[in-house]
Order: sequence, then C-alpha cells, then structure tokens
Amino acid sequence: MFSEYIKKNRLKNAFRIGDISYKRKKGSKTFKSYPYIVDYRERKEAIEYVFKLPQGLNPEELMKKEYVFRQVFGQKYTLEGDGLVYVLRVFVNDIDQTFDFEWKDIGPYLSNASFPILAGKDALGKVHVYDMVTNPHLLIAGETGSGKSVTVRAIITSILLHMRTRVDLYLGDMKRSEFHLFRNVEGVKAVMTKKSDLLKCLTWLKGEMERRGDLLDAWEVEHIDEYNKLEGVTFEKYILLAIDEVALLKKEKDMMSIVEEISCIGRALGVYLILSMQRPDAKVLEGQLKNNLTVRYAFRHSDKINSDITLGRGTPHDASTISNSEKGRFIFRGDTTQTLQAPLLELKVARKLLEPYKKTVNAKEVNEDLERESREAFMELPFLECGDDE
Ligand SMILES: Nc1ncnc2c1ncn2[C@@H]1O[C@H](COP(=O)(O)OP(=O)(O)OP(=O)(O)O)[C@@H](O)[C@H]1O
Repeated sequence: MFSEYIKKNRLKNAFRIGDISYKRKKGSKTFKSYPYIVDYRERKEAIEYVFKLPQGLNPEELMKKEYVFRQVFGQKYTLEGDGLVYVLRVFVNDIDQTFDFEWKDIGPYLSNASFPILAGKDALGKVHVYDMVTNPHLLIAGETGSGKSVTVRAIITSILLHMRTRVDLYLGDMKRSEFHLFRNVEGVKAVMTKKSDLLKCLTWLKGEMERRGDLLDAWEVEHIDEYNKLEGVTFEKYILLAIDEVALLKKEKDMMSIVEEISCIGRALGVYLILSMQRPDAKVLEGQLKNNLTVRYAFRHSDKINSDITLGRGTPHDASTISNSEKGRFIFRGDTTQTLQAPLLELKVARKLLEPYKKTVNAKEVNEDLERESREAFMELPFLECGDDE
C-alpha cells in the first residue's frame, strides 16, 4: 500500500514539475487543477497509471510536456490516450536485446492488415505490425551499424513471404549493399543500383500513377482497394518502391521530385515508399516529402538535432539516447510513438526463406543480360525484369 502511494506520487510529481495543469484565476489568486489519477495497476511487466485531464486543459499541453515523463520514468514508458483519458505504462524490464525473425511466429501477425509492415517488439514482448494502406510511406534513419539494413531486409522478406502475388517491388540500392538478395524473387520487379535505372523506374512510376489515377476517376472510386473490389476489373497490385541511402540522390532534382510526387499522391493509388538514410538529411527531406513520410523509424542518431529531423521537432523522444550497443533498437513514430526492437534476420536465413520463390538464372543468362545492358538495348525494355549492374 505504501509502495502504491509512493508510485502514485511519482506521477503526481511529474504533473507538478511539468506544471501540467489547468489554471483558473479567482480574484488575485490562481488555482491549478492537475490531472486526476483514476486507476493504478501493478502488473508483472509494467505499472499502469490511468489518468484524466482536468476540464479545460488542452491535451496539446500534455504532449508538449511529455519530456517530464521521460525525465521521471526514463525511456521505458508508453503514453496513449484520447484527449481526455490517458494510460501511462512504465515497464519493469527493458526491451529484449534480440528479437529473432522466426517466420512461423511472425507470419500470423501479418494477417490483420491489407499491406502489413513488420515493425518490432515492445517491452511487453508484443509484436507490432502496421498497415501501409492507412500509414503510407516509411522513413528509416540511423547511424551506420545501427540496424537499418537488417530491418529493411526483414520488412521486404516478410512482404515477399506474405503477399508476393499482390505486390510489385522496385528496389533502389544506391549503396550496392543489400538488395541483390531479392533479385529474381517472385514479386520483385527490379533491383536497381544505377541512378540511370532508377530514373527510368521513377519515370515509369509517374506514368503508372497517372494511369491508376485515370482508372479511379473513370470508375468513380477513391482508393485502389475499392477499385479491386469492383466486378470484372483486372486486379491492380500494390507497388512498393524502396530506396536505400536516398540521400545519395540529393542533387537529382528530377528524381527527387517524382519521389515527392509519389509521397503526395501514391497513397490512394497503392504506390508506397520506404526510404532509408544514414543521416537524416534536412535537404533531402525538405518540402512535402518529410510530412508525407507518415511513419518513421529512428535508429541510433548522433544527437538530438538529428533525431528531431527524423522524428519531428517538439517530440520528447530522442534517438541519440539509444546506445551504440543497442543494435536494432529504434523509436517508432506512427499512430503512437514508442521504442521497439527490430527483428534480427541474418542474411543466410533470409536467403533460405526466399529460396523457394527465386527463379533460377544460369550464368549464360546473366552474361547475356550484362551484354544487353552494355549495348543499352535494355533502355528500350518496358520495365525491368533484371536491372542489376554487377
Ligand atoms: N534487429 C537487430 N537485432 C540485433 N542485432 C542487430 C539488429 N539489426 C542489426 N544488428 C546488428 O548490427 C549490425 C549492423 O546492422 P546493419 O547492417 O543493419 O546496420 P546499418 O544501420 O544498415 O549500417 P549501414 O548504414 O552502415 O549500412 C548487424 O550486422 C547485426 O550484427
């Protein structure tokens, strides 16, 4: 009982320190009403506080002062609410350092979304998956070695295992590091390592978005999912364009303007983006693009300024507090903001999982492709079955 009193007082203190209160003046006196703790539960994994804002207190005030919870309770908390009643969960343990990508365990989590994107595991061990249809366009940023490539590998592998017949993937590998793994896998339309190929892809996507836009207009529907439900129409797949190290395209105005266009109008057309970068480059993310990347994964950042570029200014969350040894740890910003552990999918495990869906190509075909490319006959292809430049 005494311990409950102390723990409740910690939250009351947080309200006082942050001056989270509604102020009323009566004569020369000011009266403050603080949020009211309506429930308190101690569970095995977390302490839960349920509190209610006093009438008149703008919920934005609470969000502005969220840093106080961080100062009082540390990193291990989540805060969710509806503008009146909030639940603050303070976890007893930290998040597990590893979350192995076991397809048999992960697969079932993907079935509740139209276009599920695997995020990570929270401190309660709950696996988080969100729907790209409702939260389109993802930005993944973090320092070198923080876990971005492994995360993108896990996301793309899970998409291919779960829905390869319903999505076309176009992968831009500007660092030539990772995406070769996906070449020739069913569902993957192109793996591009050259800017010229990526430009062709983007130009094609621009036209494809126009075509899809006309289609929606003609059938008077608002979303590609609605169109696909109409009788007698040809099924239109989702399209996902993933670009690794998009900051390398900073000077390519033509390309970046199409990327921005996808971020603006792709949602209804079923055309989505996953962009990753080491340093969150304010120049690359300027204009509409950043606002349209509705989900952000912030792995370890060098400082709060960079973390704010990724997560948005004014957030109390700070990806520079993730330590160097916490590989795969990131701050997820979507409908909620919380710290998660990304799945660890080793390259050889991914290869094995994708093997059954990989077309076999022999050396002769590869050489023919390369030769064809050097003659630039490849320029005329409608769009890209091979597209690699090694
Ligand atoms: N989710 C994870 N869980 C545990 N360890 C991880 C996780 N993700 C990455 N690691 C470890 O961190 C190493 C670096 O990860 P990764 O290559 O994904 O970093 P990166 O951010 O893509 O770096 P770069 O920007 O230099 O490519 C991996 O080789 C792996 O050992």
